[in-house]
Amino acid sequence: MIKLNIEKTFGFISKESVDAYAAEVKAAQETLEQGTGKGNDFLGWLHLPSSITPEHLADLKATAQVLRDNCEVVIVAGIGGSYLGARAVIEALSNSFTWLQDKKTAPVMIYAGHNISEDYLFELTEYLKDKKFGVINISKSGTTTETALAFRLLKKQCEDQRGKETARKVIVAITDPKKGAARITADKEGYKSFIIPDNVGGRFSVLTPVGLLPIAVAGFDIEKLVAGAADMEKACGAHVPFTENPAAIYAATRNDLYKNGKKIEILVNFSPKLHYVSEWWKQLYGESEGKDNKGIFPAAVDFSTDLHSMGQWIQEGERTIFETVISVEKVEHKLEVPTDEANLDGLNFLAGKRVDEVNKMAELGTQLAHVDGGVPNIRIVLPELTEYNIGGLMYFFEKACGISGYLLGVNPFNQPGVEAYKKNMFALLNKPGYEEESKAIQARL
Ligand SMILES: O=P(O)(O)OC[C@H]1O[C@H](O)[C@H](O)[C@@H](O)[C@@H]1O
Repeated sequence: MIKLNIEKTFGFISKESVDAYAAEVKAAQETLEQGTGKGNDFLGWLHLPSSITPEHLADLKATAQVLRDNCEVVIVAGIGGSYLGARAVIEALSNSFTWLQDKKTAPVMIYAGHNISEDYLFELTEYLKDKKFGVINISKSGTTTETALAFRLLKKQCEDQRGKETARKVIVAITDPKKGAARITADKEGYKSFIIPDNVGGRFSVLTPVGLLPIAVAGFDIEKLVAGAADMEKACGAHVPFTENPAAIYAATRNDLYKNGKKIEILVNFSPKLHYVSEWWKQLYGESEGKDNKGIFPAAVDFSTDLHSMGQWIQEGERTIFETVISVEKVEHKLEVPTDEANLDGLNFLAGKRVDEVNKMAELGTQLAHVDGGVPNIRIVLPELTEYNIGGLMYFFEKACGISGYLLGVNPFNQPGVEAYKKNMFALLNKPGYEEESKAIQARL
């Protein structure tokens, strides 16, 4: 289970000012529970972990096994909430060099449909030429351009390379139960498909098949992931008192910091495996809170890497930031710094120490320096990178996000602003139905 520590925010805000949010947080929790707030048709994530059945997990695992048995490579085609959760979990739990290993225990996982780069797609199709590959096509709406475009290419290549029969077996769709191009194709082609519940928005969908299927294909234990989330669902429940409820405290703390001029939250890790957890978190908080001209800007850094690029700004730049550090207590492997007789690099003072001890001192030193430099610090401690802990962490962030959005006074469950670029892109590409917009946009160029 994660531990949350907000002590290093005191001095910028106070324990009293955070505790003063208790009543407001309680009201937000009740609004979520009773479904009486803004965006209440998107609350399916709230009790998702505790409602996932063993039958559903078995179905997912059986489908994952088909892909594992028949594919060297599996492409997860999706964008935003339709790929970030899966990627976050898979990369957090995978060996850093998994795709380079000769003896593979799972298909190589590759992501597509999250950009429109011709080079990326060309290079991907090149790489796949001699591979037995399968595709998980994920789109809630079923009509997202980036994903549909990549899937069109991948479907054709898969059918051409592996034949229609095999393609039917190794292409899986995760989409709306009724509407959208992905649903129509899946039904017509007879693909195995899973449903994204109507009431679960993309960025809250990691514990639906959207996340669970790719995670199972990659060889990770989705039961433990869900168990971790379910325990966190309890730990962050509406009945849990404010001072014992991590989601409540995190939501209150970040809102208090925001009220006190801290407009940017930087999610920090000291393990590159967590890079995509940050990417997932950025979408979760960015799309949920960035509206009505309000919202903390969610940013992320990987330390100690970015201490050598962004460290200066964080230490001495504009004092409008705070940091939330995800700290992993125990690493998986053991590696000691070797002794070197010549000691030309002067590192013999570290000889015999674990590399993680050096990393931990970098972490502690950074926390102290940044707090001294005027950067409030929230710390989230994960005992280890395991399915159980990652499941808990993700539910914790989701629950806190729902509460936090209501504290801010926005609808945390919509994303109307995302449509603006799409409308312009379709107008510029002369998409049928966009004739008026095309004319208007051409006149602006
Ligand atoms: O799953 P899809 O319908 O393809 O949507 C994928 C993503 O793109 C949209 O534009 C939204 O901004 C995201 O919230 C969503 O996760």
